[in-house]
Amino acid sequence: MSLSNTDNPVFQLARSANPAMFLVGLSGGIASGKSTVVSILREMGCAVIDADVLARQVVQRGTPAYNQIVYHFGEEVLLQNGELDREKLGSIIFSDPEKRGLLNSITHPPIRRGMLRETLWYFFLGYRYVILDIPLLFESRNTTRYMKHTVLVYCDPQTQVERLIRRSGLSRDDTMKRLASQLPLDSKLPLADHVINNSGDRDSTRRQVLQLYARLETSLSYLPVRVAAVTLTTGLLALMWTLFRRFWH
Ligand SMILES: Nc1ncnc2c1ncn2[C@@H]1O[C@H](COP(=O)(O)OP(=O)(O)OP(=O)(O)O)[C@@H](O)[C@H]1O
Repeated sequence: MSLSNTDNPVFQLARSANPAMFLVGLSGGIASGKSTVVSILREMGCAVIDADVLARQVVQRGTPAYNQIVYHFGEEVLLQNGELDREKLGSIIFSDPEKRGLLNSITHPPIRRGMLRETLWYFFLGYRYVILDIPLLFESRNTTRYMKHTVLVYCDPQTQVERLIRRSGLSRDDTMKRLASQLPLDSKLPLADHVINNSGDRDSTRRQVLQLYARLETSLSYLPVRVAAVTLTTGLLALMWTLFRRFWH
């Protein structure tokens, strides 16, 4: 699900919170190894926000987005237990761009609000950067422009097919169809400013993730604004103190 249309005020607000910390967008393709990379980053103590998890949360039974989906798509998109049948909804919007647009217009605003809420929370906790795991990050230029760094979790097409078949149990034909519905990973390579090549073994990926981690930890992108904020605050306090002394005596 693409998180486009980021001219939305929620993302603007995220941008204004952004300078004192920075955002790192992470993406890849189906079965390219995003979860594998994210779990190493989490192990290192990084703050990661998973857009897929938010996308599931915002359509939970009883939420405003859930109610709107049932209103527009009818009860046939519900499972027996009343939860959304995500597979059915997925197959409806796969072949119908208008309905896809409608679903996106229902789900994207609460997902963006969730991202902003979690980003601000991490900011409040003192994190200097937050990693946003967004499946279709590179498909939406609007989103990448809010990211200080973008990371592509890449693996070569053959490895991707083999891993997807092994994980899903789908036939080779179905696997190729699923992959054909996405932008090829190779076309995303020039769009990322950091690539983790997950075509090899897990140790090789781990080494690359640790390099990325070191780069993020030493990034000083947040410093100018932190310094400006401290200078401004100190200046204001000094001014208040001067005024206080002048009027008090
Ligand atoms: N370096 C590796 N060597 C061997 N297997 C791997 C490696 N990296 C990932 N895998 C396996 O490939 C599959 C896909 O990996 P992973 O779940 O990390 O990808 P993903 O990009 O998060 O997938 P998706 O977004 O489609 O759920 C998993 O079964 C995982 O165990």
